[in-house]
Amino acid sequence: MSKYFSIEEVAKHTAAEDCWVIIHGGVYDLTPFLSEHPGGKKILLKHAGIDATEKFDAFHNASVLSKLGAQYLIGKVGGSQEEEGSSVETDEVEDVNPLVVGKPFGDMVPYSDPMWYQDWYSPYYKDSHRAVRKAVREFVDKEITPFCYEWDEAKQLPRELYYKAAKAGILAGCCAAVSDPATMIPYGMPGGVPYEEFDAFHRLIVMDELSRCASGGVTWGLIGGLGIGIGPIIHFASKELQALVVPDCLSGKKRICLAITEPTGGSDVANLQTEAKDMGDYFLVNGEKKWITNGGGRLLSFYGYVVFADFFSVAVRTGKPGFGGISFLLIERNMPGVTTRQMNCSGVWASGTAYVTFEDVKVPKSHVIGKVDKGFKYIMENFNPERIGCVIQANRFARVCIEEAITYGNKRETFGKKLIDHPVIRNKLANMIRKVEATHAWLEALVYQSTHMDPSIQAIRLGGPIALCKAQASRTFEYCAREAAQIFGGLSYTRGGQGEKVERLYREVRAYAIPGGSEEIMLDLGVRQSIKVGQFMGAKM
Ligand code: HEM
Repeated sequence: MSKYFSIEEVAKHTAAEDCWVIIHGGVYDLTPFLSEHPGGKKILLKHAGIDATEKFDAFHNASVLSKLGAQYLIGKVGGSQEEEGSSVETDEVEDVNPLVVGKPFGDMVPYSDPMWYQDWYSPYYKDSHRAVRKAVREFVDKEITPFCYEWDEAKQLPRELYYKAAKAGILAGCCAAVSDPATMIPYGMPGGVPYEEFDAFHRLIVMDELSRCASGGVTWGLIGGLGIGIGPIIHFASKELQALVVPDCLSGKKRICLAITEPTGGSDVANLQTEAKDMGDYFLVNGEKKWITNGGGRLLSFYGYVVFADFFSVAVRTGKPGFGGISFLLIERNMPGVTTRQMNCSGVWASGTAYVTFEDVKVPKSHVIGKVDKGFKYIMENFNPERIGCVIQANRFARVCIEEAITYGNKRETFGKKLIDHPVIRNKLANMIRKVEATHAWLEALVYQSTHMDPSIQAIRLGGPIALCKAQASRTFEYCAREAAQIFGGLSYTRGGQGEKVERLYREVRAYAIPGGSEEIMLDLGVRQSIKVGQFMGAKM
C-alpha cells in the first residue's frame, strides 16, 4: 500500500541532505541522487519541497520517471482516502464529446496514428483489426519501447525478446501465410484472431505498431531477417525444409536471414557471384555476402544476447551468367565454412548487419529451395512483401517524428511562446503531415489490392507502384526525420534523453532508402514496369 504525504510535509524536505520533490503526484526522495543527476544538483535543490512536474516534463522523457526515478519514489501526495479504487459513484451522466465520430484509440496527438485510430471512418478495418492493434500496442509499450536505447547501444537484442514476441504472435504476424498452420504456427495470433482470418491488413498493423518503438535496429533485428528470409522457404521450399526452419523460427528459438547482396553488387541481383558448384551429392559454396540483416552479431551469449541467424536463405550462382543461373540454398550456421562478422553501420545497430563468408561450404542437395536455376524468380517475388514492409516501417518512423515534434513543440518555449505557436514550426509540421498521410493512404490502397489480386500476377501488376511507394516512404521518412531534428535542435544531436527517438531515426534513414531496392532503382523501375504493363493492357500512349 502507498504511503501518503501532505504538501506541507513535503515542503519540509529542502536541504542537500534531505531533498524531496513532487512529480506527477509522486513524492521522490532525491537525496541520494543529487550528485548523480545529469542535469546537476542545484536545479533539484531549487525545486526541493515543491511540485516540479512542469519543469520535469520540460526536460525529460516520460520513461526517465518510470525507469530511473522509480527507485526514489517514497509515496504519493494526498490522504489515504484518495487511494486508487476508492472512487465515489455518482449519478452524473457521462460527458460525451460532440466532436467524436467513432472510437478513438491511442494518445490522440494529431496525426501520430493513422486516421482510423483517431476515430475517422475507414473501409478497411473491422473489430479483429482493432483487437490486433490493441494487443500489439500493449506488447510494444511494455516489452520493447522502454528498452530500445539500451539495446541499440548494446548493438544486440536479448534472446528473451524473441520468445516473448513469438508467444504474442508477433513473429508469425510479420511473415507470409503458411499453408499448414497446424504444424507450422506455434502460438495464437495477436488479439486472438484465427490464423485463417489473419489478412494483409492484420499484418500491416503488426508491423506498423512494432515500428512505433522508433528503432529500425530493433524492428529489423526482431523481424527483418525473418520476414524476408522465411518468405522463400514458405513459398517454394520442400515440406522437409519447411519443417526444419519454420516452427523454430516462429517460436523464437532460431533466426533466419536473407543473403543476396554482395560486396560487388546490391541492386544488380542478376550479376551475383557467389558460386555453388555441383559436386554430385552436394553443392560446394564459395563467396561473400554483405549488409546481411540479422546475419551475425558479437558473441554475447554470456549476457543472454543472441548471435542472430541460424539459417541463411542464400542466392547463389549454379548456372550460366545472368538471371537464368541463380538458385536459392538453405545454409545453416553450423555447416563448416560459414563465418559472420557484425558490420559497423551508421544506423540500425541492434539488427546484426553482417558480412558473411562461405568458404568451401558443403550444402546437401536437400537444401535447395525450390528448383535449381529458378532463384531469380523467387527473389523477384520476395521483393514486393519486403518493400511493403519497408514502406510500413519508414512511414511509421516518419509519423513518430511528427508525434515527437508536436509533443515537444507543445512544451518547449522560445522567445516567450511555445514552439508550436511559431508559424515556421507549424509550417514544418504541416509538410511532414501531408507527406505521411498521403503515403499511408497509398500504402493501404496497395495492401487492399494485394488482398484481392491473384498472387500469380501481383509481382507484375503491383511491382511498379510498390517500388514507387517505397521511394515515397523513404523520402518522407528522410524529410520528417530532418524536420523533427531541426525542431528538437541540440537535443536531436545528442544520443538519449528527450531527443532519443529523433536522433536515432535520423541516422537510420539510409537503412530504408538503400536496401530492398535503392530509391534510384525504385523510381526507375516504378515507371518502367508501369509503362510495360500499360502497353500490355493496350494503353493509348
Ligand atoms: C526522479 C527525478 C529525476 C530523475 C530520475 C532525473 C533524471 C535525469 C536524467 C536521466 C537526465 C539526462 C537527460 C535525460 O535522459 O532525459 C536529466 C537531465 C536533466 N534534468 Fe533531471 N531528473 C529528475 C528530476 C529533475 C527535476 C525535478 C528537474 C528540474 C526541476 C530536473 C532537471 C533536469 C535538467 C535541467 C536536465 C538537463 C536537460 C538537458 O540535458 O537538456 N530533473 N535528468
